[in-house]
Amino acid sequence: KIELKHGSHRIGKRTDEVMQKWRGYGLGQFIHWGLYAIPGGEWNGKQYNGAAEWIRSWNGIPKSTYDSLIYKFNPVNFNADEWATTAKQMGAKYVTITTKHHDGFCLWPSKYTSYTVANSPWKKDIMKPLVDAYDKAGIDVILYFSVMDWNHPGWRYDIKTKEDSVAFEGFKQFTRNQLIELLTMYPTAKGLWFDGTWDKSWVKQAEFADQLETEMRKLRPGLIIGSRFRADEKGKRHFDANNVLMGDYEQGWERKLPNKIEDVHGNDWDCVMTVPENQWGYNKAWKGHIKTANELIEMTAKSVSLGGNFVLNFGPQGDGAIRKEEKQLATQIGNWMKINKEAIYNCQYAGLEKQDWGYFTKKTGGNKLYMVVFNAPVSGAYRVKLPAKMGITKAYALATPTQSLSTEEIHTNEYFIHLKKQGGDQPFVIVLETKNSSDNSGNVYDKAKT
Ligand SMILES: COc1ccc([C@@H]2N[C@@H](C)[C@@H](O)[C@H]2O)cc1
Repeated sequence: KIELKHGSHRIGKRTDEVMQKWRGYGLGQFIHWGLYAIPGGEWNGKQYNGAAEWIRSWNGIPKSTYDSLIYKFNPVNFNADEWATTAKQMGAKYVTITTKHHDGFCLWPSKYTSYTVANSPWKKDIMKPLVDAYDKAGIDVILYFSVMDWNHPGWRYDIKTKEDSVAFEGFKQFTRNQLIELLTMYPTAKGLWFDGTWDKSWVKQAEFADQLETEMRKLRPGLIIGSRFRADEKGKRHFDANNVLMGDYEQGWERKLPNKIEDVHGNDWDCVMTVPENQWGYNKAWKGHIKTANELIEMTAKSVSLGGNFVLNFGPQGDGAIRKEEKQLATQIGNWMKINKEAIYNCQYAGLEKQDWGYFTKKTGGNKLYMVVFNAPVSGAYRVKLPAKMGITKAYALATPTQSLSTEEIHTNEYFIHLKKQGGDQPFVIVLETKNSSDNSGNVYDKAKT
């Protein structure tokens, strides 16, 4: 074990109520919105091939020209309640909103820089109406914050000279000031989702970042901070030099999903996902494969089946409206969640052998198992292996709860649930109510002697 002052300060999952609620969210919404939504991945008729929110890094636009987009920020179709309603209809239980992305433009009227909405034609705070609208919709708010800030003169990718370290000291205070400011102005926010923390300059600030995390947690007890915020004094990120998770949940699942329970190392985690391959901010030309509702529902079920949350990204347009393709996805996913949300909310890893038909989830603190089916077997027989002494008392599909399904014991602790071929192209859920039987009825299934 390596002696660490600024490594992880906790082993294992948080057990407090705020984190237990976070663990049960299942489905969330990510919002990427800022000046980058105005060009939308295109400049002077030329398309930027990278992620739209990174267009400032493209040599196709002079940096100063990008930075003067602040004078074009006037989202006449921005309506916070519409965004919150879209999330509500989708069935999202939390939202992560960009307060400041890498370009440094602040969606709140920060006192510590002039590069904010206050100095745009819009003038007004964007974060306050958003936080209020999501709070009103019963959707918890997490604030996304990029430490890397291309607009701030004190930002450095690494600290090489005396001048660098003087400049970066000022940047560190600026960062602290903005974070305390955000937690003070938006006290209902449940957590912070940090990004832009991989460069050497920040990785070298183990002590400062550790102290800042402690200060934020003291200011806002229960605050949820992920593994991406800070590095330990050995420069280790996400997992410290003793391989213990930093922060309250793992934040490494960006545009990718774990495949088996061993991949998540017994930690809480969330997966953040784009609809196209790799566009977070609004991009006019959605190129390549655009994920369908069924694909995104499967990712949600897979996430919950492995003990995590699935956070789907929306990139509103420069005028503040949400694009129709995203609205359609929110409606389609929402229609599925209306019928099947019981298998997603407050559910966890079931601890059962995965079967080909789909994913198991288990109600936290209950005796219900859910089979979220994506691949219906041609036989109509759904294999289920349960732990010893656990029996099935009832089986039914969530879409047709009054029709109980026939259950056949085929082997020790192994069953077939029989369900006639379903019509339609929708994933569906089978509920198994279980109870632990103490009887050890004679075992009729002897193993062959080999
Ligand atoms: C250098 O690779 C990346 C990839 C994505 C990001 C940002 N994280 C996502 C959550 C988006 O904010 C994306 O811009 C930053 C650097």
